[in-house]
Amino acid sequence: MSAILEVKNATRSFGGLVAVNDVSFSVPSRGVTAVIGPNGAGKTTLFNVIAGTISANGGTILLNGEDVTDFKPEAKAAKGLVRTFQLVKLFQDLTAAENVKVGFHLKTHGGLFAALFQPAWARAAERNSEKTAADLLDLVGLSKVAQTSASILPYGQQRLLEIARALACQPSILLLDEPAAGLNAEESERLARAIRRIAADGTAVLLIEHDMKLVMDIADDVVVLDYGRKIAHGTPDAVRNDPAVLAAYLG
Ligand SMILES: Nc1ncnc2c1ncn2[C@@H]1O[C@H](COP(=O)(O)OP(=O)(O)OP(=O)(O)O)[C@@H](O)[C@H]1O
Repeated sequence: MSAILEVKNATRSFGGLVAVNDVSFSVPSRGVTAVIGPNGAGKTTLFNVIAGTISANGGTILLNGEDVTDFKPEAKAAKGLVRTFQLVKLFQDLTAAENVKVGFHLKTHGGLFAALFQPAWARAAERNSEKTAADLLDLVGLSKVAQTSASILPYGQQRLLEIARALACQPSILLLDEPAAGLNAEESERLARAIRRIAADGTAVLLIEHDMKLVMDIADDVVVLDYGRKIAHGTPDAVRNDPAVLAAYLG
């Protein structure tokens, strides 16, 4: 299968500490890839390098074969690589549906102004975005709260909403930063279902996650980091039984 994302020899240091050390792997254009590793392994740094939030000291990031190593996050998003953050950043005063529509407008129709104030020229696009928003809310299981203000949604639903909004940007690869953090068991289940559906719909998903059960349930491929280096890459079963991985987690 062709790769949507190729990380080649990515390296990032902070002072004398090499947080990400010569890491290479490919993300297939379909399915769910997870990056795991003990605390301080370099997961967040690697994610930030991929998303463009911080620059790499070395290595190359290819998106659909194109070198995007030095692209800013917005430029990467325009090329189809979209991320969510560990902390939810929703428009609290807007409804769930409106939040998703903002994501849609940011990508396509006149930006935030059109999304919020809807001048006449934006109304045709509006009808499309209405349908898209409804579809995306359905995908993450939030149809029932479409007209509810984001600020009063439970935390778990806010996180799902953030994913729906990211999908409104029509990514070819979606980066999720610890999507299960702070979720209860039922919300995690719902999240797992949503991620599987997103992947089944043809969007590649790359996530970092501490919740091992979630990773083992939903990932097709797992990349394991330890002290900045990649120590394993394979199916959940292969990684689970890998001596180097067991040693890293026990040590
Ligand atoms: N801005 C920074 N300045 C200095 N050191 C940093 C910075 N960001 C990360 N580090 C260090 O780089 C290493 C990797 O950190 P990183 O946050 O990427 O790991 P992580 O695997 O995401 O950890 P966790 O699971 O605890 O979130 C750690 O030793 C961390 O202290």
